[in-house]
Amino acid sequence: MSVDPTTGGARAPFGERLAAAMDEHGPLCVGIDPHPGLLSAWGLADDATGLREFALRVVDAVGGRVAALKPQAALFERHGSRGLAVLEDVIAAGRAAGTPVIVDAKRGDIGSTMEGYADAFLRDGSPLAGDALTVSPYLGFGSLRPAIEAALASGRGVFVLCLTSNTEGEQVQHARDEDGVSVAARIASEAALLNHGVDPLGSVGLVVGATIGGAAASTGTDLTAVNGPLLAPGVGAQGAGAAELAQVFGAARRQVLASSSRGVLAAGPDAGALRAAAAAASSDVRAALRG
Ligand SMILES: O=c1ccn([C@@H]2O[C@H](COP(=O)(O)O)[C@@H](O)[C@H]2O)c(=O)[nH]1
Repeated sequence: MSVDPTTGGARAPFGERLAAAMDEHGPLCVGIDPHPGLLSAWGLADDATGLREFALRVVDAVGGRVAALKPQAALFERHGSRGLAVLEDVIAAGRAAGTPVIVDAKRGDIGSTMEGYADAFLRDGSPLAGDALTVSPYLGFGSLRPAIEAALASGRGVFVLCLTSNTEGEQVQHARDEDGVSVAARIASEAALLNHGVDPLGSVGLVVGATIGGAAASTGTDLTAVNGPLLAPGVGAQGAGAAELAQVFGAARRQVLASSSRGVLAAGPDAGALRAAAAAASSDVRAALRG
C-alpha cells in the first residue's frame, strides 16, 4: 500500500480500487471530451472559461456515480496553459468525488523521457497526476518501465494501448513477428507478467476497443490472462453497445471498464440529463458485462 499525501491514509493499489468501483457503480467510465462542437451545443464558448464550465459540470453530474472518469488531455491541451490548468482542476475534482480519474494522454517515448511523463502524470504532488494514465507501447514495452514503476509505487495504474478502437490500428497491432506472435499478443503477455498473481486485478491495464470484433482471437491475444483492467472505448458514438462488448470480451468481460464520452456528453448541458444518460449507459454495460 502507498500513502495518500492528501489524507495521510493508505492508498490501495489502482487495480483493487478500480475493481471495487466497478462492483459498486457498474463498469462504466465517462469520458470528458470537450470537443468544440460539444462546447457550442452546450452554449459555451470555445475557450478556457467554456472548457472549465463544461468539464466541471460533467464531474459534478456524474462524479461519485460511475466507476471512473477519463478526461481526454488533447481537448484541454488545445487551450494552452489555461486548458492544462482546467485539466488539473478536473483531476482534483474527480478524485475529491471519490471517482478514479484516468488521464487519457497516451504518452510514450524513450525511457529517459518517460521519467518526465511519470513525474507529470503518475507521482504524488503533481497536479496532473490522476489515478491512471494511458500509455503507448510503440517505442517498445520496456520503454514504459518508468511509468509503470511510478504507477505501482504510488497506488496508480497505466492502460497500455493494445487493440485500439480505430481500424487504422490494425496495421501495427495485428502485425506478427518471425515467430508468428502479433504485436497485440506480445503487449498483452507483457502486461500479464506484471499482473501475475495479483488479486482481484493488477494495475497494468490494456486499452482494447469495444469495436474490434473478433480481433483478440484472430491476433492470439489472451485477454483473460492479462489479469488486469481492460479499458474499452468505442461505446456510444463509435457504434459499440452491449452486443459488441459481449462479443469482443467473452470470458474476460468482468475485467472490462467500458468507456463512453460523446454518447453521454451529448445529453448535456443539463446535469439531470447527463446523470440519466450515464445511468442508462451504465446499466447497459453492466447487463452486457456482468449479467
Ligand atoms: O482505442 C482507443 C483509445 C482511446 N480512445 C479515446 O476514447 C474516447 C472515445 O470517445 P467517444 O466520444 O466515446 O468516441 C476519446 O477520448 C478517444 O481518444 C478511443 O476512442 N479509442
